Amino acid sequence: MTDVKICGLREPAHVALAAEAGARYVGFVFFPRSPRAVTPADAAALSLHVPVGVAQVGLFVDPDDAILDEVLAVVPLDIIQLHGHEDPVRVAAIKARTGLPVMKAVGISGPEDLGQLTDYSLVADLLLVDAKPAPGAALPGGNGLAFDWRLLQGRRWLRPWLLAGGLTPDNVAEAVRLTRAPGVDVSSGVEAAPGVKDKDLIRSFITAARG
Ligand SMILES: O=C(O)c1ccccc1NCC(=O)[C@H](O)[C@H](O)COP(=O)(O)O
Repeated sequence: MTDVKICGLREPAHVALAAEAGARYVGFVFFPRSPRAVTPADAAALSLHVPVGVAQVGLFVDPDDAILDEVLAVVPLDIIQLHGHEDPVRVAAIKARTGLPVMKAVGISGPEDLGQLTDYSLVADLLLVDAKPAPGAALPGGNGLAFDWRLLQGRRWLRPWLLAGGLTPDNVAEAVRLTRAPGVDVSSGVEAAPGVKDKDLIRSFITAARG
């Protein structure tokens, strides 16, 4: 069954619903410019609603050690997601410093981007295969932008991976069928407006993704 990550959660009720509906991962965004951003204190409160067995993922963009330490002091994260320009050396350093598994996001727009997945698979524990943001995009992720999923057909990596970028309740089953992704990640595709999650969309996304 496909693993599902619901990213950018900000409401306790949405965290609880995602877990009940079968999400394996819930994501909290620690990137102040995002409409989905939470503070460490917000995330600490949200984490109380995450049942055992559901992994708590902290999303960071080029974090320095201070922000990692600040968050980890109060939020019991299970996985660090890196969504910036962290190179493999920095990924390895963050993994060593935090002692947590790292999920590295790699932006894809064409076949020339696929090599990075191999590079990062040598240091990251999980890969997030996402759409590359359009030039000048306000955010490095969470833009609701899809890429050509056929680029991934027949590809295999050393690490478990999740497909992301522009997934919705309507297209996720087809995306999984085409790519054979073992996991999927969504944010804007389950929102009524940027940063505002929708319960019905969360539920129908998880149902559609898990088949
Ligand atoms: O969601 C954000 O605001 C965000 C900000 C900065 C970096 C990454 C961000 N989001 C990434 C994700 O939520 C997901 O991992 C993934 O890219 C799916 O996004 P979407 O296309 O909106 O479903």
